Amino acid sequence: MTATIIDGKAHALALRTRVAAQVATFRAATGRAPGLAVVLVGEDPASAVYVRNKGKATRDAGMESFEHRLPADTTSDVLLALVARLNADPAVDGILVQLPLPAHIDAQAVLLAIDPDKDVDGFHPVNAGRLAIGAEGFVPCTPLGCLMLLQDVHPHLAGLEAVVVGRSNIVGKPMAQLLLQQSCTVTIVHSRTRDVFGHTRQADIVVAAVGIPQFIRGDWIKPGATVIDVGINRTDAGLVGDVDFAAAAQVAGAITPVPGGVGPMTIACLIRNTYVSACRRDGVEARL
Ligand SMILES: Nc1nc2c(c(=O)[nH]1)N[C@@H](CN(C=O)c1ccc(C(=O)N[C@@H](CCC(=O)O)C(=O)O)cc1)CN2
Repeated sequence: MTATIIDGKAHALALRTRVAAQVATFRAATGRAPGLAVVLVGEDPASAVYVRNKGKATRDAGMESFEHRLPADTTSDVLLALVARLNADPAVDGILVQLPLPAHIDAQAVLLAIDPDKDVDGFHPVNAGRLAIGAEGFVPCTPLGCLMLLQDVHPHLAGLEAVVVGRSNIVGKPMAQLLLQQSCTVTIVHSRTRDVFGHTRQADIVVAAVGIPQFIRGDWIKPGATVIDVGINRTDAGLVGDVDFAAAAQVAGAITPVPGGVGPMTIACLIRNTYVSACRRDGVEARL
């Protein structure tokens, strides 16, 4: 079998185009543009690129981008004061603090300081709780993007066996919650799981978010399964995912590439969440 390659770039472009059309309607109805504030602390080169791309995607969608670049030695107090100002600013519908933060800053305290109703990253514990109980909130962008890609392959996810490899708060756990909401049978495997292969080999869907280059081998995949690779690992051989793509593509039914798979969906979902936030704050129905 040779897998269908899931084109994340094309899906992301389609989502961003839909959001841009709805933003135009929102602006006409309310007389204002949705606003996204992005905060970058330090000079991590990859983070700088992501923040630049987020600003461009925000403007391309007809929204206002507020970019705050702070030096690497910024104190927690200064960062928390900025978050408080953004929480109070009516022009700001979404707030995002780019991760990772420098080691001297307590990232958890910063995420906790963001108003949950402006937390378009969906990282605040209130939004994690809302997701867990199926209440309206914000879903983290990467797992939301994975779900959208999966729904395109499987319009009916109910009853499918899904294995999420990795248990991070920003991908693995919310991904498992989303799949559970879709009535998948969900297993999370992680670094202490005894027989990762035994689980992935049974799965209709494998979502790899473990942060280890090419960790998932081709023979760990059930023939015909759908494989979503969240990994972005910079190696001597270039950018690779958490899945051995060449081998897995011979076995899977559908698979995301790296780059060009899940990554572009992360920014498209951020734009979507910001539009949804603006609609909620203005009491307008979000249409997507
Ligand atoms: N506050 C946040 N911080 C971080 C998040 C996040 O969602 N919120 N996610 C990642 C980084 N990230 C967005 O911030 C992100 C990562 C990758 C991509 C992407 O499009 N990747 C490309 C490859 C690009 C490259 O060469 O590096 C791809 O996969 O095709 C977009 C956004 C951590 N921090």
